[in-house]
Amino acid sequence: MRVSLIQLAVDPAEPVAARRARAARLVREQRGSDLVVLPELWHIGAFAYESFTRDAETVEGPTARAMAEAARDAGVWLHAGSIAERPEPGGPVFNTSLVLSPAGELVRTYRKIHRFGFDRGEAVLMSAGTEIVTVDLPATTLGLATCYDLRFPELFRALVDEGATTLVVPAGWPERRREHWSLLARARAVENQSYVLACGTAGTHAGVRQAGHSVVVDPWGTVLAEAGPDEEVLTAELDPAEVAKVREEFPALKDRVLGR
Ligand SMILES: O=C(O)CCC(=O)C(=O)O
Repeated sequence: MRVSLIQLAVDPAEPVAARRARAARLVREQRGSDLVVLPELWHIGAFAYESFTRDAETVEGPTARAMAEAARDAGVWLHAGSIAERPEPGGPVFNTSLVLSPAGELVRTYRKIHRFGFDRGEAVLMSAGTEIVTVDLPATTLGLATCYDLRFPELFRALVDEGATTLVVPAGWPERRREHWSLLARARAVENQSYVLACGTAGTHAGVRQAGHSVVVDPWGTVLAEAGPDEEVLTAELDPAEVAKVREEFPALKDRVLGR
């Protein structure tokens, strides 16, 4: 199973429509991949707080439509990263991930549960999701999480309990905490004996330099592929059978005592 993570650069000088078109073009170029992943809030930038309400869209809006067409043209499953989603005019805004089928259908959405910013930014401007979301693909089951969610292992354990074998984490993670990003992505893979696809952004927006360093980790915790700091498409081959193999050979998940 081939996966492609598009570590898109978010540059405030590039208009949203231009970045949307560029992202769609990059998705189309991934024909031959089974699953393509984009980062968190790439249309506006995860720290562009003034855009959260101004540029929010519905899940039938221009970003979702462009991604649906790109997924269909490329014939790939597409985790289109997340968008600022406002379902009703004047209503709450969510940080919502979109998963599209190779036919271009919106199969599932996931609203980020843990909002980042403490008393600023997303934490006050957006509303929290409440639903644990998995998506069955032909070869694996995706467990969905977004950026700051990576710090909350109980979410990932709940996803595994729902059958997830590949944990997908779009992000807009800052360079300042890059070590946390790399460490936590591997930790989530090891403790959940699952693949982790962690796709961040590149560039600097709203004065926040992004970490890049998207990473694909296998269920043993081995890094299969890691990006540098700049825009790049990271490709890796996964063997979905590897998850069952690791869980059988080293059955730590079966030894859980708490929280079952
Ligand atoms: O947890 C962190 O250090 C970064 C989280 C973040 O940037 C986000 O969730 O948007």
